[in-house]
Amino acid sequence: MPHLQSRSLRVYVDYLEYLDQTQLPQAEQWVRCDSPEEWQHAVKNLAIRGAPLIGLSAAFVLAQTAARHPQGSWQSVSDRLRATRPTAVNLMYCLDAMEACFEQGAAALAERAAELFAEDRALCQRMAGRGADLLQSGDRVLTHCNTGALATAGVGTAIGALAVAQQRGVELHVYVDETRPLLQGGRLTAWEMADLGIPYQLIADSMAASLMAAGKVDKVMVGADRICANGDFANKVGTYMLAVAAHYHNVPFYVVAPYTTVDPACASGGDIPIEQRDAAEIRGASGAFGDVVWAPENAPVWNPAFDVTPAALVTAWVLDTGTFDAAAIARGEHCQGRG
Ligand SMILES: CSC[C@H]1O[C@H](OP(=O)(O)O)[C@H](O)[C@@H]1O
Repeated sequence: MPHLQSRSLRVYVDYLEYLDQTQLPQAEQWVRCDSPEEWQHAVKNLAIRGAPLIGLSAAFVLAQTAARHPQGSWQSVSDRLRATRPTAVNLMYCLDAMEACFEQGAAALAERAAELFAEDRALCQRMAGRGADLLQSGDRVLTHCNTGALATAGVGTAIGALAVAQQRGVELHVYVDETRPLLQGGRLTAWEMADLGIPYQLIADSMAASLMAAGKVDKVMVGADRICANGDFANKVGTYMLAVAAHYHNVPFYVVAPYTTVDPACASGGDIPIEQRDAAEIRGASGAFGDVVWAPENAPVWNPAFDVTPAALVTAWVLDTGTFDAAAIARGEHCQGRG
């Protein structure tokens, strides 16, 4: 029996099991992870994905590796984990927290990883409750990528807010962006919406602006991978396009994230490292989804995994620590608690 479990992670004393998110929704396949190398492979391929989950799983892998190699270089292991995906700052938050315990030994690392896991579960509940406070029956909410229980230790971030609203009896209709190229929305969010019993419709990313133009979207609610000191934030590519369309159509645009996604050291969006990914994901032969190739074999590709939305396009930032408007962001109130 795992001593800790979330929707996509099972934590045992000296190894992990993760729900391989590249196999969803067709198959629920749990995979054992015994080493930093196996974790890196899973994270690079988005078998393990979602800003909070990436950080939390890294913490457990570091703790378990330290216990196996008490004389090893724990710092070099942490450095390798840290370099795996550069944009989501939760990874850095968790590894910073773990490195601060190195001098206390491997047992303290295991305890710290468990604390981070429990913290995220509690943060999800708080931020989801704040997000649900912004929703009312009849709302048609558009969301992008996947920000549910699969991506966190708890109910999720933006989708967590939808789930809590549903629990409160708030009747929603959700438009789910399929989220090209890796289809986290079409594969994972659609699967979670069905699991939660929330009415939804799956759309191509290119359809979102027309839905807003037709007056069919009341709110946009998305997650984040890194929120800057000035409120700019990085999220799955396609988020910026949504924010521009929402601004043009006067649709409230909310970003929902834990305080562990805030990076006070990142002054503004231009400072966020944006992960560039393999061209095959755009051409079609992404590997994870079969070998359907629709582009010319050597078609030149640009494939940033994230884009940056300026603070000016955000209605409110919904964190576990509070719901912040632009004025509060300008005062840096969202950075409180993020040392
Ligand atoms: C609560 S997950 C936050 C964030 O992470 C996702 O990226 P990826 O699927 O590449 O891990 C997406 O940007 C979500 O909004």
